[in-house]
Amino acid sequence: MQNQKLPCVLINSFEEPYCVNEDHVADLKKRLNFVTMQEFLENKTHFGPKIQAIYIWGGKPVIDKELLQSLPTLKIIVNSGAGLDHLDLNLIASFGVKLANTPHAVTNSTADMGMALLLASARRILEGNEVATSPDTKSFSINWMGQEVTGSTLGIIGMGKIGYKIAQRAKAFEMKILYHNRNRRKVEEEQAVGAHYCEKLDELLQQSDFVMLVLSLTPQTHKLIGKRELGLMKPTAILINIGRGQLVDQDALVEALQTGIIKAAGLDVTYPEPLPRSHPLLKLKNVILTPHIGSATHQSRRLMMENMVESLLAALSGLSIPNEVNLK
Ligand SMILES: O=C(O)[C@H](O)CO
Repeated sequence: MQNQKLPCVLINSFEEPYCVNEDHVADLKKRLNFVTMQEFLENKTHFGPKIQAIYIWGGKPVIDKELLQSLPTLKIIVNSGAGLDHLDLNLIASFGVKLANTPHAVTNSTADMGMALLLASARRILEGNEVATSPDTKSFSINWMGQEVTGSTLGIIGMGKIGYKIAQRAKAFEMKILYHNRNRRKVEEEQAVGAHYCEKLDELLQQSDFVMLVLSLTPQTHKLIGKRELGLMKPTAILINIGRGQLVDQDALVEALQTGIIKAAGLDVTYPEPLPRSHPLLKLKNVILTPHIGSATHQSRRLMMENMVESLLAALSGLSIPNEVNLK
């Protein structure tokens, strides 16, 4: 295929896909003709009518009306990751542009991350590391006590693909599993992991030793966990958030962690990201923070990119699009 016939794809910059490895990026460059946002902005009249696809990595480029208006031949936007809260779906639909994401590629890595934060918070791994590596060996203690995970109760809020994978992992830890979700799972699926459906969120919050947030951010789930909900949790409970920062009222969370309303939190997501360095969450010993790395494994990131390319090529060939998001 001649270079000029390769689909022209707008990408934010070449830095982001390099997180996989250079060979993979070189391979992608053979298959697609990438145009960076900077190249596009410098020569809009040249690239505008050529770009057929946009490749969103880490929420960028930002898709707004002005950008869509300047791309008359745009057919598809492919988004890395499962979450779509950074996109205006109605706007995209109004331009007749298709959208695809990568919900399957991130499932295992994000579920692993949830368990990693759960275990690290329960056993106070970061504080333990500080104690073990401190120049002052007087603080070394084999009585660095944490919470037992085995046999405890996990409340999963959001039982989609990732939530279910977490339940499978938690089963291996002999945890009692409660879940709250818009729709109840099939009885066979519940039985396979031993999960109990809580129609009422309050019931899950009151009974869980660990509460894990695995749901998408929508107007309905925005600040789902606020002061009242935190107050319902056990004082020994640990909150894990691998969904989106805005699922939690962060000021209420800070207060709950400072005053012992709940024991600890493990947060892969916050708002904003990154948090300002003066933010109170950064000063709390009972908080573990990671930089939104749920999907950050070599395997998941490679699969995400592969899935994006598959959806993109299918759309441009007029075929049925894998992982197409229903915009209706
Ligand atoms: O939406 C997702 O899947 C993640 O947050 C992006 O890596």
